[in-house]
Amino acid sequence: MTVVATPPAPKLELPPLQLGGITVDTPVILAPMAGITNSAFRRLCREYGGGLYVAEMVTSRALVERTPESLRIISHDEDEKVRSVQLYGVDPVTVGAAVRMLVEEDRADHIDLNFGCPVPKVTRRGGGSALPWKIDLFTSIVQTAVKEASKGGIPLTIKMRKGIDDDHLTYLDAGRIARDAGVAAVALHGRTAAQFYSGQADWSAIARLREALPDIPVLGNGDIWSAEDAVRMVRETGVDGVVVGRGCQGRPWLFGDLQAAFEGSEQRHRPGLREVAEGVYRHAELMVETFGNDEYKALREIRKHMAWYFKGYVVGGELRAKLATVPTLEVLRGLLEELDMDLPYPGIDSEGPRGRAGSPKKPALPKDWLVSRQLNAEQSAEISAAELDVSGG
Ligand SMILES: Cc1cc2nc3c(=O)[nH]c(=O)nc-3n(C[C@H](O)[C@H](O)[C@H](O)COP(=O)(O)O)c2cc1C
Repeated sequence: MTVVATPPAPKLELPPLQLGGITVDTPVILAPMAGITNSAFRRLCREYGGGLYVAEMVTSRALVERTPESLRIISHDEDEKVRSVQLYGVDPVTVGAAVRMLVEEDRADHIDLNFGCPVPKVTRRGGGSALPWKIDLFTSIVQTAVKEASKGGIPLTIKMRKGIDDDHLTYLDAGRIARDAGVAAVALHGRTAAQFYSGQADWSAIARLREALPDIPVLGNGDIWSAEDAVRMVRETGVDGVVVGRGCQGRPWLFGDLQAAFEGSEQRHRPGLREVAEGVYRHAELMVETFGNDEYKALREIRKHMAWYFKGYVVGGELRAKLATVPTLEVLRGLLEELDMDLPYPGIDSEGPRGRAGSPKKPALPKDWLVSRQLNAEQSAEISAAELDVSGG
């Protein structure tokens, strides 16, 4: 991998992140991303740099029911020192049962709860980023989860958005409630549900949360595309660590840059096309392992990564289209060999925003959701259906 030095920057004095008994030396977290942060991708990321690597979210109901997919999601490689799992749930009893299962069966070392999902099929039923609006329900889920996790000495964290929209912000209340319930840290994505992935993450909200919760670690999330962005977020908001999502899609080496930047080094990865091609092939091979040698499924899953890996590189339209529909490892190898392997790092064209974007939309919510911060009887009945068949966001 080509590594170059950028102009010197002052060293960032950020201590290791302490989550209960877990010390994360480089206070960087791979954001949970459904369909992305499986064991193959986590391996690639951690080979480059230190941090905490969170699995894809799993619904607590699917986990309690032990569906094969939920058990795949929570499986970790043997050398993953901290097995980090993210749960999505809307019902304290089911979330509690899922945490209990993880603890009693020794399946996780860190558990995060997802209160940030903006996907309409989730918020329409009161889940994800719609949930912290209902104070009693939110409190009860977090308290139950912390209680169950603490029986195994497992740190529990939450990840949330700013709120439903600019008129219905929840992050300060939710942060305090979670702190009082005993969470090990809170992470804030600086967008509302209404923003989805549009516009810019509001780092000033992250700074406000940091100030409001001086007694626990606060983690900042949103629009970190480079190591320099991460350093800037720490400086501007005072957070104890950063959570990086889309910025590492197609760039697992970003974790190397992040570690270097946090240690005050100017080394950055600037891969030429050969190194990217080798990385893509390795990712595909690891995906085959992750999906139990189901090559068809693994290759179908790797296709979405192609545009991210080759962003900014000269590949050619026809080859790009073939890579995006690649059916087997053998075909992949042949397609990669067609690349001009001597092409160098293309610079800024390969950096910056990638992945989900979109435009703001009015969030889909259950009937009369915003009328009160307490659940009514109809909403209570509806919310228990909200856990079914959910993935990602
Ligand atoms: C493809 C994709 C899947 C996601 N899945 C999850 C998830 O399972 N759990 C979660 O809490 N957030 C999920 N998110 C949100 C990210 O964790 C993160 O909060 C968001 O992308 C903002 O950070 P970023 O600007 O660094 O990407 C997902 C985001 C993307 C793009």
